[in-house]
This record gives sequence, structure tokens and C-alpha cells, in this order.
Amino acid sequence: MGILEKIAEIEREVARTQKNKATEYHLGLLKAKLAKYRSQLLEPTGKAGAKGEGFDVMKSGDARVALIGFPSVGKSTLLSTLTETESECASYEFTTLTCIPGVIQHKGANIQLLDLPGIIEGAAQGKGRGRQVIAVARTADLVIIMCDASKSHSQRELLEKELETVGIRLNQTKPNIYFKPKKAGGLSFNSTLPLTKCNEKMVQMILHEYKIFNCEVLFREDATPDQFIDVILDNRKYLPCLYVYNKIDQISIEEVDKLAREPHTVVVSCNMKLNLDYLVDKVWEHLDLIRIFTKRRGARPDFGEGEALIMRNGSTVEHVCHSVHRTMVEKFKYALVWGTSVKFSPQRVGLQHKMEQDDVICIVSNL
Ligand SMILES: Nc1nc2c(ncn2[C@@H]2O[C@H](COP(=O)(O)OP(=O)(O)OP(=O)(O)O)[C@@H](O)[C@H]2O)c(=O)[nH]1
Ligand SMILES: [K+]
Ligand SMILES: [Mg+2]
Repeated sequence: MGILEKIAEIEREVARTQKNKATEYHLGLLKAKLAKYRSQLLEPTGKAGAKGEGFDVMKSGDARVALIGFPSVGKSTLLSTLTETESECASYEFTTLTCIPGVIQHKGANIQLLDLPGIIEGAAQGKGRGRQVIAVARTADLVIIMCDASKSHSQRELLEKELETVGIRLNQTKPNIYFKPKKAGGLSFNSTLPLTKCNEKMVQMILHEYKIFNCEVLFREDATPDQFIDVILDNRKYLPCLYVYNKIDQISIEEVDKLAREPHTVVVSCNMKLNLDYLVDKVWEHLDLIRIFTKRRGARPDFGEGEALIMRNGSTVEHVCHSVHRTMVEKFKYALVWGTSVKFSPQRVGLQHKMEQDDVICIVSNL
């Protein structure tokens, strides 16, 4: 039996198994098996094209955003509208057959936007160009799931499921579980809080399915068996995701309003250029980037386009030093910071100080 058939069989069994206390462990075991087969599906098979089968597009700029959606939802129209790149748009499905990169310029950052072929149900199993598209999605810093607002709401769930199947976790953080395989000693299981979704017996069963008999496990959050499996497999990709509903010119204002209230969601019309500025703001927000201005002592800060430093939120003065010059940290004396990250502007800070959006920094160094 092929892996796909095994997966289908287990999925059928999960579907017909009633969910209750008595079947809890059986379901947990089935899920562990499912995850095992699915991850085998992702491993390169050695056949031609299995390795690096994504589209070869160089990463460039400060961040990368991948456009995922069914055919003809308007992905190429969005790329052609937001960037200077033209990607062919047409009313027929599968107009786009490769990966087309464009650049969104925003707050001095260059954000690479990737237009991709439409994917269909079963993409994760290799239907259409699904695998290649998903391989690109894994390399992105943000996924945009684009839907046609005038079509069925199930698009969103279907796409989520495709990405979920290949180990991509959207808008989730890595489960806070410590897991360390050992040479001997059996299972040492602990938790820092009461667990309501998983317990030692379940953990042990899942581990046996992966032939792990000696290890240390510490739950630091009330995680589910699925989350524990994610930790064992250790090949999950946690990515932020924005849901973009296009073609709102085709639906009623009530429907637009309803969609717009969903979490992580933006409603737009590419053709009528509605709400696109808001979309770019949301992209920036979900990428969790910050812009920092530098200034020399006694000079005005440089607020010019392209003069800002683009960094990840949470970056410290030390990170700023590194991105200015590699020897900066060694010569660092202190920094003066203006902006929301400090109580007084300017304030003298050290290397560990965390920078915030639009702060200005002047680094004072030993000569
Ligand atoms: N009504 C309406 N139509 C739109 C809008 N945006 C795009 N379209 C139309 O939708 C069709 C498909 O657009 P594309 O940009 O080619 O869609 P795609 O998602 O790139 O399609 P594939 O590359 O085939 O997957 C075209 O006929 C567009 O003119 C919009 O905001 N409103
Ligand atoms: K199209
Ligand atoms: Mg297209």
C-alpha cells in the first residue's frame, strides 16, 4: 500500500471513530501515525525534481511574502497593482505557471512579493504545482492566503488544510514543550502546569509510535497531542498569515463587513484599488518589522527614503550596531535614543536596550 492510501485509510478511521474518553488514546495514536506518514510524504524521495523542487527565485530585500490561493482569485492582479512588475492576469484559470517576484516599497523597506500559480485541493499530495508552491511558501516570512470574496467561504479552510498537511502552522507559535531524546533512562515526564488536553500515557503512546523510549519531556503549556507531535517531528514551519479577500466589488456591503471582522483579515478590490494601502500596512504589521533612523552626533537624523534601517521587532541596540558595521559593537560606548522605547528623549542606553518603531539612534563609540 502506498503512503497516500495509508493516509486515506487512517483519515477514514479517524472520521468514523467517535470522540470520547474511551477512544481518546486510540485517536491519539492514529494522529501520530498520520503525522508520521505525512512527514514521510514531505521527505525527498530521491526521484528527479524532489529536491529543491520549489521555483528558484532569489531571496531579496528585507522580507518575503508569498501569495497563495486558488486559480483566478486575483493574485497576479495584486502583484501588478502593488509593484512595478507586471504579471499576466486573465479570466482563465492557471494563467500564472511559475513564480513571479515583485517588490513592495514601504517605509523604506523592500518587501519581496511572490506571485505563484493557483493551487487546488490536494496540492499537498502533489496535485498541480502544489508542492512547488508550498515549497516556496515555506521560505516566506509571511503567507497571504488570497480568496475570492464572491466565492464560497470554504476556500479559506481548504487552503489552511493544505498548508497544515505539509507542516506549515499559520499564526501559531511553537509549542512551549521541552523535548530531549536520551540514550537510556526511559521517559521522564513533567509539566509546569495542570494539563487538560494531554497526559503522560498519551505522550508515551505517541513516543512509542516514533520508536522513542528514552527521553525527557517537559510541558510548559497546556498543549494538545497534535502540538506534541509537532515538537517530536521538529520540521514544522511557524508562519504569520494574512487572509486577503479580493473582489469585494462583487458582494454586498453587509458581506464585506462580515468578512472584514474575521481575525488577520483584509478585504480588498484589486480592480477598483480599494483598501490596498491598508493591506500594505497590515503586511508590514504581520511581518513584525520596525524602522529605525540613525543620526550622527551633532547632525540631524536622516529621514530620507532608503535611509532607515529595517529590523525585526525586538531588535536591540546590539543588533543595530551589527547592521551598521560589523566592528561597531567592539567600539561601542553608549547610544542615545529618541522615541517610544525610552522614557526621556534622548536617553542614554546600552547594547541590550530594545528598539521600537521609528526610534532615532545615535551610537557613540570609542575611536
Ligand atoms: N471583479 C473583480 N475582478 C478581479 C479583481 N481582481 C482581479 N480580478 C479578475 O480576476 C481574474 C483573475 O485574475 P488573476 O490576477 O489572473 O488571478 P490569479 O489568481 O493570478 O490567477 P491564476 O494565475 O490563474 O491562478 C481576472 O479576470 C481579473 O481581472 C477585483 O478586484 N474585482
Ligand atoms: K487567472
Ligand atoms: Mg496569476
